[in-house]
Amino acid sequence: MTDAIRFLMCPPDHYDVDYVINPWMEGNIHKSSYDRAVEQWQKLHHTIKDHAIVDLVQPEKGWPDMVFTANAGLVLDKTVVISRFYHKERQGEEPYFKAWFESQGFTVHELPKDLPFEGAGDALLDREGRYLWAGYGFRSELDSHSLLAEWLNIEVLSLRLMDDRFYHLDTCFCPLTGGYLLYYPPAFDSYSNRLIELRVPPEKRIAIDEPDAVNFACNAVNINQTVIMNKISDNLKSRLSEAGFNVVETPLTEFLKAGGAAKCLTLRVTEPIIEDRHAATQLESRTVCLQGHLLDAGLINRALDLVVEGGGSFQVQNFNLGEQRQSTSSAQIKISAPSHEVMEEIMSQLIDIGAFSLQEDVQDAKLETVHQHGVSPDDFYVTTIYPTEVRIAGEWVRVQNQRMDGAIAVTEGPSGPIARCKLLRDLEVGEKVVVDVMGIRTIRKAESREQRNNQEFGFMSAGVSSERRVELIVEQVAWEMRQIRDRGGKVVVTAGPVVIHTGGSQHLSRLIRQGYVQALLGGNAIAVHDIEQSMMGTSLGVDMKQGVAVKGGHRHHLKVINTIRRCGSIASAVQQGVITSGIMYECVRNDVPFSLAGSIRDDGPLPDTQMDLIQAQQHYNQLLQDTDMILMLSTMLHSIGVGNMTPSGVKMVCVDINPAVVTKLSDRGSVESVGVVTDVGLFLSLLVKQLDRLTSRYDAKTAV
Ligand SMILES: NC(=O)c1ccc[n+]([C@@H]2O[C@H](COP(=O)([O-])OP(=O)(O)OC[C@H]3O[C@@H](n4cnc5c(N)ncnc54)[C@H](O)[C@@H]3O)[C@@H](O)[C@H]2O)c1
Ligand SMILES: NC(=[NH2+])NCCC[C@H](N)C(=O)O
Repeated sequence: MTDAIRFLMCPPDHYDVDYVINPWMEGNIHKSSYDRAVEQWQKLHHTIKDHAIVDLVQPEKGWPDMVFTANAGLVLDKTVVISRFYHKERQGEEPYFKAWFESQGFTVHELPKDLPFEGAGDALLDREGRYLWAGYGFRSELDSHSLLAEWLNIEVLSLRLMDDRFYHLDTCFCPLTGGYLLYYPPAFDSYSNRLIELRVPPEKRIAIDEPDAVNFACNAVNINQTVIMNKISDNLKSRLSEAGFNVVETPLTEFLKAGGAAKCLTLRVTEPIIEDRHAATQLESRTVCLQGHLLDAGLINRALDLVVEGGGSFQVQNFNLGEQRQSTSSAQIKISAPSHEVMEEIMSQLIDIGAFSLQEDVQDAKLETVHQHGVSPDDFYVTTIYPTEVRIAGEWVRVQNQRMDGAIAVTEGPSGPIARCKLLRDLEVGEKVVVDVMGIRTIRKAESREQRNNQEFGFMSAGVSSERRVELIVEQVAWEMRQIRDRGGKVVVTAGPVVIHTGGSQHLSRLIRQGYVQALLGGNAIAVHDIEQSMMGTSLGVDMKQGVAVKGGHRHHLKVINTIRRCGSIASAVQQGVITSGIMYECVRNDVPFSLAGSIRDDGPLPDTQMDLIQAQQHYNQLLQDTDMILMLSTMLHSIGVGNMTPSGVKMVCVDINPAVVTKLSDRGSVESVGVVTDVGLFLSLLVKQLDRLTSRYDAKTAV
């Protein structure tokens, strides 16, 4: 027996499963046997007594989980940080544990009331005493980690728990003598797994599988070379014995019903300190503000979800609720993250939804110089579709050429700094690029409940049938297109070959002829199949009038390509009378510019298809300038390309038969995009009909 080692346990006099605060307790209320629990607890008690001294804390009636003394607090030398339980069901245990520690002469630290931390259940010392592993995600709050570092003067490594079955760190993580670690990797997020791998060398990591994990193999008591646990597989037992450990199994099935086992039932109260340790944590905190229709537009939920999903935690410090329907709300939120890397990731997403720093915290944007053409310094801020400003020398500067997936380059102009969105490939040596997330803000329009409800989202929740929904959207799109045409605005269409196969060619041709389309973007295929239909009456070899495949029709499109190549271009084929109808014909005849971007699967290609993709992107970008609306018609490839180049504020209508594609295209987090899941041919025919109806009504009205 090692006299120096002491454990605290609590007899199970009042133990039972009385409530549900973890998934193991579900379905187990009052299902544990008192006699068996006592017998199992005593066996564990004896086993531990063979290796150490066991102190007992008096069990208290009404606090059935008090047996789990691991949650009493966190001990280092003669200092203890008393637990602040997350669930009210366990909060009543706190004073009893506090009294016990005081009676034993410990220096007691108490966390603020609203900062949960569940003791040694969520904080485990590396057995060499070098640092403290601390869990968060379910019970303990990340912000408690900085206080642990300060009070215990130790480096704290924060680990995020992801699986609610392993809600306490000690259910899936067990540091062992000699620097070994027994753990269940899927219980952690990838950042935490990386941190574990950085600190624990591969030969010391004993990763376990799910069957052992759910038997609480990680919830083990380690005393020197002995490891005491509920149950273990033969395979894991031999791995542990290869590492020099002797495993003692002692069944604790009655306690598993409450979500605990050997380690949970004990608290080591002699944790020696090493001298050359120091307080450290990589934890970072920032305070951000949000303004707008925070509740109506669901912005506050989105912000808080982003923080939690990104691996951080939050504290809403202030919330001013706008009381009238039209008034906006504001919130001040403290964000914490386990490292700078995670904080940057969270902050960049919060900036995207319009969060900004407190006035007094605002700093200038961090700039770094480009040293290689077309290569940004690492850590550059990736732009979004939203209007963005960067703070340079104390002034907010609006970023020009706003688009998604660029970097912000800053140069000195004659009347001050100029900030521009640039693609990586266009960055020039010597230019400065905005890195990190400081001094950046996006300007978001406050989206009210009404605005959101006017969009497709509103139709969906209103329980409208899908056909009626398509009609409603078509009415709205038609109304907008007519207004844009009347005021000399700009509508750009991206279209895939399905437009032709579904009989939409005649409708799109008509829209072009009637002045509703100001530019057409697509690939080789839309032009090839349109011209095939015009010249041979087929689309991909299918007769468009009869709907049947024409013999040898599969070669039609190649013959068409050959003919246009002979003419030199689509425009000269129109001029020579080779093409006499169709979408491309209407573009040429009505001076509507088009851009065809090449792809790996293109046949030919047509002479007009731009196979240099950088040139193609530039041409697309040029045609998209000053656009009011983009109609995206059944081409995922070209529509996504266009979406990336387009700043917010441009109305987008995405039509595709596949709901996943529509969601991907229209999910820009802005009210301006509308998704329509339907056949593109049908959509175009409805659109043309609606425009006719609108125009005749309009003409009739103005005629009166
Ligand atoms: N012969 C050729 O040269 C040739 C032929 C085909 C494609 N391509 C090229 O390949 C690239 C990708 O082609 P893409 O844009 O057609 O493919 P894509 O996969 O990007 O998009 C096709 C989209 O149409 C949707 N769709 C299918 N049927 C529909 C319907 N009835 N109504 C509405 N939506 C429907 C699909 O869900 C899909 O999202 C393009 O650059 C194209 O030019 C070339
Ligand atoms: N250190 C532990 N994992 N303790 C287990 C605690 C079990 C208890 N029922 C709870 O949910 O809080």
